Amino acid sequence: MKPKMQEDIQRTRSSPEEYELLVLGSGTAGKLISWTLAKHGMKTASIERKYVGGSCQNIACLPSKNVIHSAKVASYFRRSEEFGITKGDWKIDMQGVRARKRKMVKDLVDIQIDHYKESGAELLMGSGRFVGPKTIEVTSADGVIRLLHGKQVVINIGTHATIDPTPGLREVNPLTHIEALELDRIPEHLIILGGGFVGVEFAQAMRRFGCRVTIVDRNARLIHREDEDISAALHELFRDEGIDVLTGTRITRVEGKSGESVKLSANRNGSELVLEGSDILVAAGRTPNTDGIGLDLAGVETTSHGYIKVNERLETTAPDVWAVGECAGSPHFTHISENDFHIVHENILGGHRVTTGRQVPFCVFTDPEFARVGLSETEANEGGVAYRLAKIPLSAVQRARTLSETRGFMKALIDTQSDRILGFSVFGVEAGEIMASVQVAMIAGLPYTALRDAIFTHPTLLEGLIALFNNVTPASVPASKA
Ligand SMILES: Cc1cc2nc3c(=O)[nH]c(=O)nc-3n(C[C@H](O)[C@H](O)[C@H](O)COP(=O)(O)OP(=O)(O)OC[C@H]3O[C@@H](n4cnc5c(N)ncnc54)[C@H](O)[C@@H]3O)c2cc1C
Ligand SMILES: NC(=O)c1ccc[n+]([C@@H]2O[C@H](COP(=O)([O-])OP(=O)(O)OC[C@H]3O[C@@H](n4cnc5c(N)ncnc54)[C@H](O)[C@@H]3O)[C@@H](O)[C@H]2O)c1
Repeated sequence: MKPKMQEDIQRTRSSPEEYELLVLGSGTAGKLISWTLAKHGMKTASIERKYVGGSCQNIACLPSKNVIHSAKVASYFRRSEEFGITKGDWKIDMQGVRARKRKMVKDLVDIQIDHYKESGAELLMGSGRFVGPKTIEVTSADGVIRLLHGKQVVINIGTHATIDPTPGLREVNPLTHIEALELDRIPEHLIILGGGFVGVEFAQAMRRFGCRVTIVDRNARLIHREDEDISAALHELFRDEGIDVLTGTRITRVEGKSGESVKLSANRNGSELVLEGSDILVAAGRTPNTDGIGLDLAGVETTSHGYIKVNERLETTAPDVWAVGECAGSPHFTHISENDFHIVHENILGGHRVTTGRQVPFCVFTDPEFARVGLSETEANEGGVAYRLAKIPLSAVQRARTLSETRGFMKALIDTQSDRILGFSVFGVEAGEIMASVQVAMIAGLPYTALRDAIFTHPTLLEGLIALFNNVTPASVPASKA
């Protein structure tokens, strides 16, 4: 290191720049806190090492949904005769797919930068690490170092794709979602390690672009935390689309080079097998970005899995230091990170808002989608919660027939003592939007009968809710599931 630079470090170490609010990481919660409290008059610095505005816009939700939509268009082309449209030659141009995604990301990042400018929050591009209580050293890409101290500090540093210590896995240079979203070619045979949310969304999109796809998961079924009927429907969908699924499979060794050829040795239900492909994508869970950033020097404790320990107010173990989003172990969704923002924002200003008991709705963007709010059957059974179950196939919804999208079902769990909706799941076209309507009823505390007796426009997918809730056994009749 040059003597001048060393001198600068010494100088800045002895006198950090003072801020009222320091935000490490510009994810969903972090950027919203920065913009809002800067507008409120607090002197704010937001530190971001690479992705202005966080993962969602740059490398996760939005770019993946953009690419998934291109894949949906490809599937419409493939099915065009079914809709009475004869097509000539067509082909998929992955460079075009990527260009559309890149443009969207660039536009979104520009909007984030404008928000920083308008709010008065200072955006510092650099990697941050704690060097003492509420004190962060920021190193920019060109080596410039600044030392900052905040009266309040918010940590929003997210997670990264887990690459477990399976022999050879890291050495084959596997794709993660980040590189997969940048592909300008169609892999010949993509092996996806992990059949969770990331794995299933990518599997279908890549298959629809024309790639051979094999999903390998150590569990007995895809998205194994969800109800068995949901997993079964997904397995059927993937079988119909020609995606190979190897469940109950543990990889023991990986050889080769992703992008050229890879060879996986595995154990499936006690038998050895070898799997060969051209590329491997790791979609096997997340690891918090908490390693090596001096959290111990700041008095911020972590859990055994590396997540920052927080209470229900999202306070860490260090006074005036908060943690939000995935790094704090909050459910891994953008809308939850946004809710963490509301909680910390209010608490910093002296309020008392908590994470306890909040709804965690979500939607998996396969085609058709799978969405859920409230309890699944699995959760209700595990928690000993008695419920009445209503379930109908999507084919019972006339709108789905007009779209030729009759695959799937919806189901609701109703309390046995009251008419309260405990949970709602839907695997079907526009599942995310249908689920949100039931969620609104749940927020309002409406009984299921309010939806059963509603007048919904014909022909819409929401009409299905009338049919669904007409299937609920009245509370007076002994419920089979109670
Ligand atoms: C492929 C994929 C698809 C997804 N799709 C969806 C979806 O459809 N819907 C949904 O709700 N959720 C989805 N998610 C999850 C969602 O992306 C996250 O939950 C969401 O972005 C919230 O993240 P966050 O606020 O915790 O942190 P992030 O948005 O990850 O922000 C953390 C930021 O901190 C920065 N950072 C980290 N360490 C440092 C450091 N030391 N110094 C400076 N900066 C640092 C990082 O660069 C990053 O920008 C998806 C995730 C993946 C991987
Ligand atoms: N639409 C959405 O909202 C959306 C989309 C993508 C991701 N996400 C969020 O990101 C999170 C992370 O997603 P993810 O898919 O990486 O994790 P995940 O936890 O959902 O799934 C990972 C899967 O990989 C399997 N696995 C792990 N290690 C393995 C190994 N060595 N061999 C075989 N299988 C292995 C696990 O058993 C699990 O089934 C999700 O939980 C979700 O909260 C949300």
